[in-house]
Amino acid sequence: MIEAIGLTKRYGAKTAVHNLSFQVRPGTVTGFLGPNGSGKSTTMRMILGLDQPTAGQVTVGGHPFRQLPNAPRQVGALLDAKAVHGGRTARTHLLSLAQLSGIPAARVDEVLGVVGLQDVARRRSKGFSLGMGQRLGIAAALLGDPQVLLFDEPVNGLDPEGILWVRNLMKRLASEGRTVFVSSHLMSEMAVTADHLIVIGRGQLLADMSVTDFISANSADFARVRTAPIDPPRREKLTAALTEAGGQVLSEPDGALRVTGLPLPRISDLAHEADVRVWELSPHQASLEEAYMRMTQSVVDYRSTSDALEGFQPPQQQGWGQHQGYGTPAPPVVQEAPQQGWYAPPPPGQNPYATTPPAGAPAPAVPAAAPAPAPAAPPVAPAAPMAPAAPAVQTTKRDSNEDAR
Ligand SMILES: Nc1ncnc2c1ncn2[C@@H]1O[C@H](COP(=O)(O)OP(=O)(O)OP(=O)(O)O)[C@@H](O)[C@H]1O
Repeated sequence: MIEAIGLTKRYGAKTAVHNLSFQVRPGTVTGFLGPNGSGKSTTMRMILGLDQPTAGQVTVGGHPFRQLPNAPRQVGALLDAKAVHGGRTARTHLLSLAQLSGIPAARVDEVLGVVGLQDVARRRSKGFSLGMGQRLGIAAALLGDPQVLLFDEPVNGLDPEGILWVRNLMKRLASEGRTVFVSSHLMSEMAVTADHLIVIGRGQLLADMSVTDFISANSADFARVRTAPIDPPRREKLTAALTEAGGQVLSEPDGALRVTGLPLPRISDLAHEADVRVWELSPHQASLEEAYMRMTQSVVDYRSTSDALEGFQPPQQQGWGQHQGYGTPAPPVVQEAPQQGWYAPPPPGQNPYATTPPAGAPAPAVPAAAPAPAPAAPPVAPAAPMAPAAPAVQTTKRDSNEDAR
């Protein structure tokens, strides 16, 4: 088990990690998520004794890393796949690591086979592709057959087959009772690899919970309802009925309704009672990406200046006639749902991780950034304020050994 208590790291005026406390337990894959620069690598370096905490402590199996007897046999890590002497062959690189830790040479050939590099074992690593380098780094982490494994973005540069392989490897290692702590920016991959998540933003803990709990705590499932296109007035009638029953209704770009706050059978009953023909009634389950974006949108440090989402601007509202696609102009009935790439924050008071609660003030009925609904429209719940998606900017990753030198 890895345990951090009040872990803090400052570099001069910069606080990279602040008062972080968490446990990474054996038998599960724990994902370590956070925007660029949020302190994931710094935390991993402190776990591995490469960085000294400014305050607090982190232990592996109850001991600080540097006090672990024969640490390479107990902890394996991939921090930076490029931290390899390029003039050495894959096998020589692993052999030198093995010799330093008293690991038999036979294990080197074993791990080369595990990561699929057996055929290039005698090639110099400087000629390796990004993916081959990652595999070599993973081989090094597995060398001591350790109980605790740390992987910093292990799927970086891997092809789909390689990504699938890493996923299965992580799961297998966890199923063997090992502690597996893995950082990644690939939410879709984390969703199917990790059981538990630790999420940080600007060096502070945002969440420590199962993937399932994280998604339900930070997203709102909704139902998509599409009415018969020949009947816009009926759509308005249904909107009014849904709203009256306590649902929140937004308009999707294709004219469908996005309904939250009502179960599907209730929506179906209300449509039936309102005598509205429904062509689609489908559940939408939020993804990990959506939940993650909602939680971390306010702690993203690096955002492109050419990003249309910069400055938390809401998407342009477009008229009903442009979107419904049925050729029948009609007045706007409901506000539009956020379009793809936009993630509205959870309703006020429902995000347990919000750093700035509204200080007792009730949330405004209509967010300042959102246009007021048309006066003629039936009462609808206000659309949540829009927020930008993650930055497309890729920041350069620092040498993981920078602080050790
Ligand atoms: N040696 C250092 N000197 C000064 N600042 C540092 C040092 N190491 C890290 N930082 C800063 O600490 C913050 C956290 O960096 P870190 O690399 O841990 O983030 P990260 O979450 O791993 O980011 P990424 O997802 O981009 O890899 C960043 O602002 C970084 O610039």
